[in-house]
Amino acid sequence: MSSFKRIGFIVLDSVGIGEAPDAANFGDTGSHTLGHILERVPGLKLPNLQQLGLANIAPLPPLEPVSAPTGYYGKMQEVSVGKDTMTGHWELMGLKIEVPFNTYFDGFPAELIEKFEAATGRKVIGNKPASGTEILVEYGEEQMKTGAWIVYTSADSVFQLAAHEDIIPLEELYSACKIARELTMAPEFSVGRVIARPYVGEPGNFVRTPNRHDYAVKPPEPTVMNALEDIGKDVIAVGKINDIFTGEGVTATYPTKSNEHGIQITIDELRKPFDGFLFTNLVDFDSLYGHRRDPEGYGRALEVFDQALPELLATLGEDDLLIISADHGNDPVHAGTDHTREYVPLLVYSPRFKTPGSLGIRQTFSDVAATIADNFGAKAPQYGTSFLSELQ
Ligand SMILES: O=P(O)(O)O[C@H]1O[C@H](CO)[C@@H](O)[C@H]1O
Ligand SMILES: [Mn+2]
Ligand SMILES: [Mn+2]
Repeated sequence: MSSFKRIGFIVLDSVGIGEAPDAANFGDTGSHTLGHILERVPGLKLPNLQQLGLANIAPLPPLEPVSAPTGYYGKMQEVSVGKDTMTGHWELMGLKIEVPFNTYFDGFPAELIEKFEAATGRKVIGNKPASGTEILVEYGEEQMKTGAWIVYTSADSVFQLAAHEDIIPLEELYSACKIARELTMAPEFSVGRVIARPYVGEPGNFVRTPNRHDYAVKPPEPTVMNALEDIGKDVIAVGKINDIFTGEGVTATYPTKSNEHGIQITIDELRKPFDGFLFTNLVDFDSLYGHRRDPEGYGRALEVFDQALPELLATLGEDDLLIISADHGNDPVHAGTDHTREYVPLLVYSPRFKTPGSLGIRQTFSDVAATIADNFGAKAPQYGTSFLSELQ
């Protein structure tokens, strides 16, 4: 198929479609984010995703496959060692991460915490793996009394810093995150992301605010986004994308406050002319519902996205291609509160398609990057197989 002028790519953060072949290595046997949500939330309706071919990818009862999907459909396996957001997105853009970041199931070492306390002038409380809402129940009141930092982590490689906005000003929180970022860049600590987690409210009633900010490390090598920038294409980032790639290869960025906001910006940007690649991450699926183990909320968020799809697809012309996928799973009925090692769905749509069908099981998320590079004549990533020639 001749190339497209624009490619839009939407990552539904954590919307996995069943255990990966190596799920057991990650403690994720039996995980199935989409399947379990559909099972747990009776009457959930996703007619537009279904029409694109969502239920043709894998059995998703009670959703039925459709006989003539309007999109190409398939699923992709992750080859990188990790099931976090950065690893997933980096692989989608053509990298293979073989040395995982460190994780801290017993909290961060005293040496690191002492350095952080000395550099910021505040003590640390918490310092263990936890859910971000539960850690506030446990330590929020103490923070309000003492002004200490709440530090917590998870099964991801994350140094998360929670601070009550009335106790520690946002600017101070952000400065402390930059200090933590510097300290955890050292190879002996090797933390993937530092995250500012501000919140407000009273004991028993704490709520996190949208002033979250992520401090990632730079991708270890150039991605297809750098390759696109090198040949003068637009690379428009929506939501967390700019943070995940530390701005590498991004030519414009639009941070978002919610899925609805991200969907709206994506629609607005697709309505304007641009030449290149639009890359959106919708994080609420993961942060508000997956980690909170809330299948109902997750299901409703999927319905909101599904309902927006017709308007989204209507922005596309004959020279546009839209890809929808995910970065890992986060099965809301699986044990614990962390991500799950799953296949991710692959849905590909253009008004140009005549008889779309299956793209099969893709061996790496990097097939997305390879397809994008192939389409724009940009430097191909080291990993990944383009499916451009399979589209007709
Ligand atoms: O439980 P909350 O604070 O939402 O944190 C979750 O969000 C982090 C980053 O996506 C994950 O590592 C997990 O810890
Ligand atoms: Mn993610
Ligand atoms: Mn997450």
